[in-house]
Amino acid sequence: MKKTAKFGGSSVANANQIKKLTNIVKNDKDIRAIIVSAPGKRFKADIKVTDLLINLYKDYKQDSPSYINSLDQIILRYKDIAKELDLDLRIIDSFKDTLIGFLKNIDDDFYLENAIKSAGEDFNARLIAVYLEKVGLEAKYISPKDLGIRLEYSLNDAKILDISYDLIKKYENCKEILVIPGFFGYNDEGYRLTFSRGGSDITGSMVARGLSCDIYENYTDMTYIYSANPNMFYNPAPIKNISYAEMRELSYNGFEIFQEDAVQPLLDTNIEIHVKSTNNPDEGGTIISKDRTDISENPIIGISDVGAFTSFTLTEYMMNRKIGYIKNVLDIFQYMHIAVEHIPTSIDSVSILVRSSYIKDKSRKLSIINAINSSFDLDELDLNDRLKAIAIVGEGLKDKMSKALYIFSKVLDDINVNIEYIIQGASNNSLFIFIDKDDENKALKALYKSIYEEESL
Ligand SMILES: Nc1ncnc2c1ncn2[C@@H]1O[C@H](COP(=O)(O)OP(=O)(O)O)[C@@H](O)[C@H]1O
Ligand SMILES: N[C@@H](CC(=O)OP(=O)(O)O)C(=O)O
Repeated sequence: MKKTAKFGGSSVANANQIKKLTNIVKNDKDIRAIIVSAPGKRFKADIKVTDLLINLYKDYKQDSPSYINSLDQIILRYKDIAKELDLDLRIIDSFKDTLIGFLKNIDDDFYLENAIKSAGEDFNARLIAVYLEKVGLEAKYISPKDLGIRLEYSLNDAKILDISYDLIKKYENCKEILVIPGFFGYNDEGYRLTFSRGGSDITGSMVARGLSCDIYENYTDMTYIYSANPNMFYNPAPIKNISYAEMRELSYNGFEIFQEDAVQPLLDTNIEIHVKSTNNPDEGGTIISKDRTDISENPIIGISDVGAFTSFTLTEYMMNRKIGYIKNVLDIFQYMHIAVEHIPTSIDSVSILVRSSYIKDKSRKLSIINAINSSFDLDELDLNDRLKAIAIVGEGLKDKMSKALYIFSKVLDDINVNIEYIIQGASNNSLFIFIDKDDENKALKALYKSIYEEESL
């Protein structure tokens, strides 16, 4: 049995958490590689090191003298950890030199921002490797460059190059435990590129595949992935098994516990992902695998608050006769780099639903409206920025869609919540219900109750 284990920000936030990680690695000889995130929050109001690094980059670029404070804050986080682990503090001076070196020597803003953001995981991996060796484990830090995490930047994101897996494979029989920083890799020119937020989960999947592991353990601060966000629900039902497809859908739609792109490297493998708690490693755990076998008992796996949406509804009589109309509308959104999520249509109208977070700026909203008005001869353009979406996900929906639609509409009607849009996901394992933002809380609670307490489906 061979395992890769990834430890998220909460699992490496301070010296005490790193000691827990060390015990997990010490007690499990199957763990051949660990991926670590940057130190996360130690308490609710704390700031993740990745966010401190982003502040450092911004302050520096704005010529704000407070960049020195941002730099000191970051260095202090590592110094506190190193002191408590009784490590040689000279390593911390080298971290400061590295950050200053990046700021002074990388001229390209894009590459500078990526290098600065990546430093959180890189410093932590270096520290943790030193500590593991100090307590007698055969461990070594390895940089994503040496390991072979190769990426390219396209369509606003860092994409994995397949050559990475062959390069990582060279370490398959390495006798030391590899300590690898998550969240970044290198492009062909040798520059660092970071994944989107939460991206250390992706590094974990890449390494698990490259090393041909049987299991990818993903350590976090939760004993399970729950069927609803535990920050919004008291004691939600734990998920024991979930499929890759269900996980990806839920991650994209609000379950921030696992990055939505992190299943992609494993799609052609049989590697299981076990999500476990660093604080409670011997209990619970959620298994994410290609398929799950309990679909008939648990047709629905999770319910999530997706967040705010805005709809642009264009009405033009005889729209149905104009072939290519929707494509022309979508061109406007593509030109403005705004992802479109859903497109309900009727004979003379089309609604374009986008996440409100993509158009936070009033001016951006206005530009869309102006572009639409100048491109089409509309009878009406209606904007609704009061929408909230709820996602209900489960492979069992495929065979129970009629019943699900009947039950969920009734549940919402009983509490006087009107459905603005209801959309069946194209993959048939999801259902999206759009309602007014004032109704969101009561709708979520009522739907959760009908699924998990009354087991209506
Ligand atoms: N359905 C869910 N089940 C468990 N945790 C969830 C869920 N939805 C959101 N979360 C949140 O995800 C957090 C863990 O994700 P994250 O902060 O990325 O962890 P890590 O620090 O391990 O990277 C939890 O603390 C919890 O607040
Ligand atoms: N540190 C990065 C990457 C990451 O994966 O972090 P975490 O494992 O804490 O979600 C972030 O905050 O986005």
